[in-house]
Amino acid sequence: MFNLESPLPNTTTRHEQISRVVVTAQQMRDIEARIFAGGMPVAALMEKVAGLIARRIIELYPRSHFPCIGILVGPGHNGGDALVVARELHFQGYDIVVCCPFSKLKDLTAQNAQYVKSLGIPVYEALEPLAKCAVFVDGLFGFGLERSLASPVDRIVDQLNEWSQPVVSIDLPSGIHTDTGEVLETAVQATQTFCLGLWKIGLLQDQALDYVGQAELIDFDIPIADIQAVLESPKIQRITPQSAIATLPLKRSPVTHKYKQGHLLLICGSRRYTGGAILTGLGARASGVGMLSIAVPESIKPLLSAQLPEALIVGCPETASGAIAQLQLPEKTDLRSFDAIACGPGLTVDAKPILQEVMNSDRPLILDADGLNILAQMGTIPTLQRRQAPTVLTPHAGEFKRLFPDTVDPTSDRIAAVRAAAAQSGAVVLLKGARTAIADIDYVWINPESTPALARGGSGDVLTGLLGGLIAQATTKHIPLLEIVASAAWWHSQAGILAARDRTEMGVDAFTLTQYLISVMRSN
Ligand SMILES: NC(=O)C1=CN([C@@H]2O[C@H](COP(=O)(O)OP(=O)(O)OC[C@H]3O[C@@H](n4cnc5c(N)ncnc54)[C@H](O)[C@@H]3O)[C@@H](O)[C@H]2O)[C@@H](O)CC1
Ligand SMILES: Nc1ncnc2c1ncn2[C@@H]1O[C@H](COP(=O)(O)OP(=O)(O)O)[C@@H](O)[C@H]1O
Ligand SMILES: [K+]
Repeated sequence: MFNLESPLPNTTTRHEQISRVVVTAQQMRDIEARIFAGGMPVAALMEKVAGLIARRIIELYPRSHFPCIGILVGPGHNGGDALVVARELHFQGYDIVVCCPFSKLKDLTAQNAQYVKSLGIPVYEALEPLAKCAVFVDGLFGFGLERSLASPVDRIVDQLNEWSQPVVSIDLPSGIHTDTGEVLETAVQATQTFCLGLWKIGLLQDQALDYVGQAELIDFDIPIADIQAVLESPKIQRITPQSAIATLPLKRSPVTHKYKQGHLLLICGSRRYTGGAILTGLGARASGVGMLSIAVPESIKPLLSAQLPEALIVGCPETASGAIAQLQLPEKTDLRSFDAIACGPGLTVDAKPILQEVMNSDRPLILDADGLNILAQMGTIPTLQRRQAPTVLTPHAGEFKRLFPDTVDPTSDRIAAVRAAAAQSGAVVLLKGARTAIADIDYVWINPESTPALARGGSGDVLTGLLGGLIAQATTKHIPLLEIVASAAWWHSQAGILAARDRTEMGVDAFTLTQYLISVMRSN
């Protein structure tokens, strides 16, 4: 579809193409303007969109169990959509009650409001008369919201959030900023959000997720040409199973040998943090990497050997505090012997000289945890500028702020933050979170599906190992770095989802997570 400099095959189905696209409010406005300029009547599109929404509501909330539906109507076309939904559900036999706390409506919305009233559907300015409804539809604001909700709408939204009935938001939960996902003072806490036409970027920002509920895309057949005309080459994309699987699993030639399948060096662990090294090793194991070497302080070598019999465990001299003091690789081996190096989990900041050494190597380097903390101490940007080879940084928001104190705050706009960090540093930056975002200097990928089961000590270590193993293999197969990092993030979160399905969200400790990684590949 798009003219991406990417190894991904041209995606085939419309569904797959559409589900990768992510837009800002302005881009959506421009795309809609093209459709209307092409001759599509606005009212016809509203009918079509609302018909699709009504159909999904009937599937999810059958009249037998949900006889009465409350519809919240705003002044713009989001409200117009809601009124058409109200009318269609009325004709399907539901009891409909409308709340519209606005006196001035856009023309098409006003016209639909008039018709709804003429059908005898009650329309109130207050929310209280809707208290007995079994489900609500939130059509207050869509991507046209420009400022925080003022009285009385803010109070109506707060009241609605106190009630326990399910809420379906049309396009976005009203009160959420379309681009940053910020809650503008107050917002509807939806059970479902039906995003219309194309994914709005705000729905993929962590700060919106408590409000979005289950998100699904309602495809109303936006012509691909109109999307292409506005986005040209898309800078921001959603990771889909197809995009991830285009690079995974990494195919092997029948006549390959272990050194052709990538040799990863992990540098991790300390006497204080042994488990992190083991988890990183187990993550790397699942990647299928041909050779795995793990450098750890001498004193914890037996522990690693017991857990990872296939790995070459390199015991290194250690500081008094039990951190690696210096890398002591086996004879005839130096850092050029490896296809990739992953460094950081459990190191402690006492291992600073090690980081200096790996920064000077010409191998692709993945830094996580204390690797990032030491990099921040060394000065992120100037240190990375001296590097000859690619670097992948995998911070969570706290580490990100230490690394990039002068960029966009990741708590206000994660996607803008990760883009800025990649642009400044030249590194591939993977910002961890509920919706992990991965950027290089040109593109951003967002992982749209995960589970809070992963919010648990050690799950990031598993990702570092997995990522390291994949990058070591990708290097030998010439797969671009950004794609493989995005695929690793997808794989990791899918393992969490599978594990949580089997064992509940409480049952996914980091070791268990490593045991589910292979199941993801088997089931895709
Ligand atoms: N009618 C159609 O053909 C289509 C409609 N769609 C729907 O239309 C929506 C976008 O419509 P609009 O552009 O009318 O936007 P909204 O329905 O979000 O409403 C914006 C209107 O409210 C005003 N406003 C913004 N913030 C406000 C605030 N805090 N307090 C009070 N007023 C405020 C604006 O000045 C504008 O008039 C989409 O989200 C979607 O629901 C499209 O998705 C699909 C096509
Ligand atoms: N609420 C959440 N939903 C989904 N994934 C999450 C959530 N919280 C954390 N994660 C994921 O869990 C991992 C945590 O990594 P990290 O913060 O480095 O922890 P640790 O260093 O203890 O391993 C990351 O991959 C992150 O994306
Ligand atoms: K809405």
